[in-house]
Amino acid sequence: MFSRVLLRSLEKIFKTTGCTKRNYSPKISFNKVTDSTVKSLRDLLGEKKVFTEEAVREQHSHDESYHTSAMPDVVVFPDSVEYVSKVVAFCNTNRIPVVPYGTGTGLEGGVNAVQGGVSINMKNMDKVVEVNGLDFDVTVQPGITREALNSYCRDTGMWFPIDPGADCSVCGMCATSASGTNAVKYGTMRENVLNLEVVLPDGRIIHTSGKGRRAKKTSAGFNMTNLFVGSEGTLGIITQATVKMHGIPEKTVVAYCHFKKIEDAVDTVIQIVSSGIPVAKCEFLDDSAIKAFNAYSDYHMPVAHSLFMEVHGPEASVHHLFNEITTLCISNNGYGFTGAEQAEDRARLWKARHEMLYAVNALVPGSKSFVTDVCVPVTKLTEIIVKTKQWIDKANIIGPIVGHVGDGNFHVFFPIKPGDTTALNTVLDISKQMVLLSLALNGTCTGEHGIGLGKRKYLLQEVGEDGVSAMQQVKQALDPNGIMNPGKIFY
Ligand SMILES: Cc1cc2c(cc1C)N(C[C@H](O)[C@H](O)[C@H](O)COP(=O)(O)OP(=O)(O)OC[C@H]1O[C@@H](n3cnc4c(N)ncnc43)[C@H](O)[C@@H]1O)c1[nH]c(=O)[nH]c(=O)c1N2
Ligand SMILES: O=C(O)C(=O)Cc1ccccc1
Ligand SMILES: [Mn+2]
Repeated sequence: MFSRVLLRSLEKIFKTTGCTKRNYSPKISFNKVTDSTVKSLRDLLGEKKVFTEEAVREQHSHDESYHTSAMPDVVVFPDSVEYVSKVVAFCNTNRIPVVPYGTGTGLEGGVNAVQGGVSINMKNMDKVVEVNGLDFDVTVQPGITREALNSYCRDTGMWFPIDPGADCSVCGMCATSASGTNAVKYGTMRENVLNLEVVLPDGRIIHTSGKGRRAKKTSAGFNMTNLFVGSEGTLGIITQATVKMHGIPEKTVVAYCHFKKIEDAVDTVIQIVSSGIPVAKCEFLDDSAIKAFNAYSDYHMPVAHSLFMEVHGPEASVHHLFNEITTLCISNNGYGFTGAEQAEDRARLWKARHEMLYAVNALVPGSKSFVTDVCVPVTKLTEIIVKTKQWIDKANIIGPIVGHVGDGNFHVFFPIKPGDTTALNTVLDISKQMVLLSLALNGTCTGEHGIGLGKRKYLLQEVGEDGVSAMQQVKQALDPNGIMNPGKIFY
């Protein structure tokens, strides 16, 4: 029970901020970016780092998703944390929105500047700061991409396994809590970030675990690192990350296999995961996804529901695991079991898998894919994938299903032509049913793409009213003027 005093002070807070308990977000009005704002930014950063040209603003108005573009008023390219801090503090004082920009590969409209303002592109901060080979960690600037990091580290015998399909910035991946195909074995960004340098909305520069710290574990206070992982640019700008690295596996083998019945394929996954076979990747493509996959690549796979798996480890254990997986697939009526050991064969297969977004878009020329991204406890996968397939078939639309099924995570790619509102409404309806079923099965509305613009409507159902208001109180405490990426995560 609230005491009278507490209730009165809460009422006072709500009154002064314009919030209610239901909606903790105050109604914020921002100032317009004027010629004088641009001049001040140029004074802070220098002429060559501040752009107002329409072509540059357009390029920063959207990501890879179907969400409507929204241009920032100005784009800046800082090359040091001090510059980021100056720009953010300036925007805070002048009530101007700030939108962090990594490589613009997001899938939920995270970089779209829905309230205008200043887009901060991190690409000029792309150095490796420190490599600790014996400790398996590296510290990087925000704009380095995951492929550039892996090229840099190749000779050290270490690699960074988190692999969302795109070659995105490492700190963009922190901001969205990205994962991808290797998460079954190596975890997501949440499990692989040790420390972050963050510029807070008032310009302060903090290190979430303390400056220079890179211990593998800590019990020192709140987990501020994981507050910023997945914060989607709404709490501050990540200007440096210390991440865990992993040893390049001695041996890697890929296996794939086909199934007539979708249930058999997904049941196999549940059995693989629940019997503790340490797969590194465990990907599902339904028959419709395989059609798109064949059409966009030089593969000619049987058009059937398929599992693609990869195991890593010492030679002997990899072959043992491979045999265990074969036995499980065959016992569930899998056929056409094929293995690939050569690095080029494996790379070709995973490249084709990572390009599924473009393969599906190519099925409907001029389309962009609407994204679904639910994730359920792995034992609930068969139920939700079978239902989803039924909804897609009943609606008679194109909707290939692809999943990081080892984690209980899957996507439907719905290619939609701009302006096709009938298709969009059908897809919105299926997406809603998928989310509601996922939540009913104790899952989430987004396993890896984030809330951004598209999933805001589901956050309340997922974490509850008090859960959302607690998140908004954190936002209010760190960003009282609401300048950081407004309109994302919360309405
Ligand atoms: C073809 C393809 C395939 C996939 C994916 C994308 C594409 C195009 N993704 C999504 C991918 O994970 C996502 O695009 C990146 O994590 C975003 O990185 P960017 O650098 O492009 O950030 P981008 O510039 O798109 O920004 C994304 C969000 O992070 C914020 N942000 C960026 N940099 C920041 C910083 N330094 N500080 C604070 N906030 C910052 C932005 O404001 C925005 O809200 C994905 N993901 C996944 O998890 N699994 C997958 O399988 C795939 N697959
Ligand atoms: O391919 C994946 O695994 C992705 O996460 C990318 C994606 C893009 C668009 C729709 C669904 C998934
Ligand atoms: Mn994915």
